[in-house]
Amino acid sequence: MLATLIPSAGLGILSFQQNETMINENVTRELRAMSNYAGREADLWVKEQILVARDLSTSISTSKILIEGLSIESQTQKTELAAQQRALEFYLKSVYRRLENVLELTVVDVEGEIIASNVASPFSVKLSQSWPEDASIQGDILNSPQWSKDYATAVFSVSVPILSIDDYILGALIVTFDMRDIQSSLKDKAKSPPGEVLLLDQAGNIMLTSAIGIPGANKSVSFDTDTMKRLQDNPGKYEIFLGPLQEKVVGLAYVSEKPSVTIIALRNYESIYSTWEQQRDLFAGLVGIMIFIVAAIAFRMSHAIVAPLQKLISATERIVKGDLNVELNNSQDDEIGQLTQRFNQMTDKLRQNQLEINAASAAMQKKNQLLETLSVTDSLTGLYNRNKLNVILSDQLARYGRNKRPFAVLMIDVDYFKSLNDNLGHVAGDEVIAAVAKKISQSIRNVDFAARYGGDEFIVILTETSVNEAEKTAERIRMQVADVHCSSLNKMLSVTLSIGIIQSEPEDISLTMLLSRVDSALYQAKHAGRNQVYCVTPKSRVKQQQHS
Ligand SMILES: Nc1nc2c(ncn2[C@@H]2O[C@H](COP(=O)(O)OP(=O)(O)OP(=O)(O)O)[C@@H](O)[C@H]2O)c(=O)[nH]1
Repeated sequence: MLATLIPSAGLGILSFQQNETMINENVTRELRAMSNYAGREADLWVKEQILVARDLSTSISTSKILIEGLSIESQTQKTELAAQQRALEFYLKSVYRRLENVLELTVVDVEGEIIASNVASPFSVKLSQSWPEDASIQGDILNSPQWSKDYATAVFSVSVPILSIDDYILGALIVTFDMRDIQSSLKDKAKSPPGEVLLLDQAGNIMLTSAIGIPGANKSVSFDTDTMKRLQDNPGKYEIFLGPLQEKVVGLAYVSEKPSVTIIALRNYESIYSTWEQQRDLFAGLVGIMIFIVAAIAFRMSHAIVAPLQKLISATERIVKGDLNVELNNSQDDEIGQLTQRFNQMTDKLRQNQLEINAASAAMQKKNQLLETLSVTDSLTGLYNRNKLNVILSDQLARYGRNKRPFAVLMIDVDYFKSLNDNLGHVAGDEVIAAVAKKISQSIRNVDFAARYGGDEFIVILTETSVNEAEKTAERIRMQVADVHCSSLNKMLSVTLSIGIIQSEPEDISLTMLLSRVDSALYQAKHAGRNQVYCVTPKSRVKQQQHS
């Protein structure tokens, strides 16, 4: 969805930007056309009014009353001056009545003093002191259009020099025009694009507008100074600002030198951009809805797929580490739910298998222990067998090599066992062998070892024991077997033992050597008459004890 949404949204935004640029360009073109048209019309009107003023000046210049009025100079002629002024005013009033858009006709002398006017208080038109020189160079003097509070309208004045017959400047005729005359010409009625035109004076007052109602009937409206300056500094450049009725407008300025006015063409912002903005907002809304849907789907997928998968992954990691006590909650019916269910079944099975393996392992361990015991044990006596004896003796020899603490070895043989076997039978013989083994086991320490060497022969290893100490143990064993109960015969048997004892010595470099020496000791005990202990003391000192 994102793959289609992102390019679509990008294209949409690009398209809206292009549309906005096109609208801006079209509006700018239309507003420029409107302002240029108004500028041309104002220029034409001004030129027409100058011609009118010149005509008036020409016709008035020929008037005898005017010439006489302007020619009165001396103090003595003051009385005559007043009469001439009245006559001149009367004359100007009669001319004024024939003109439609003229507000004032005022005659000033060469020093700018008002000589006569058609109105009692003429619109104050200030002429500079050097106006006669200016007039002789440039002819007519144009005053900048401005808003007149007195007339509640925009006014424009032209000062036309009045010349004597010999071309001396006698004074000037100042004609003040009502600019409302051009209001209807500010816009081309037939071809003008939508929008209005404002005519501003130098002070920023709105003098005229193409729209009825701006400004009010009896007052001007000041245009925002900052906005006006910005527009004047960038003539023909599109700006967005607050219009005269404080509404948002789009407009641009046309600055005219003659007459000195600023023309602003403007158009209501809403009328231009409302449709575009509605479409843009609709598009943004749709994109927003799409993003919300995508986000919702992503959230749902994350909730329904990613989160359960993460749980499965962490559960699997626990299993990998050996923890099988894993159970996942499952509330979904979809594929993820099925996967979770199978996962739980799998861990159940693993737990069962683990229990079975543990049980089998324990049984196996038990059997191994038994086998190990059997492998080192003599089945008749329960003592160590010959193989194990060899291992123990090798170990003891190695230990002796390291710590030099001697161990004692006893070789024990039942006297006349063959006769006992022959007379009482093998079963009784076995019982005697087992009984002797039991007595031996009971007579030695936990750290000592007893093994059946073969037939009726036994080997006892007394760790870290000297011959002297071993002799005591041997005697104790010999005494123990004096009376052996034979259960198969249900009677007591008197058994005697011959015992040979040696102590490990540095010369015992092998088992054979060691066993050979103890075997010799046993032989000595047998040879000496049996039922006795024969000790081989270290350094071949033989101590023999004989007991009856
Ligand atoms: N009942 C029984 N007899 C055995 C067993 N192993 C060996 N024998 C017998 O033990 C006897 C061993 O006799 P010897 O030690 O050689 O001779 P002896 O009669 O004891 O004479 P001395 O040792 O010189 O006193 C033999 O007759 C063997 O057949 C066994 O496991 N059970």
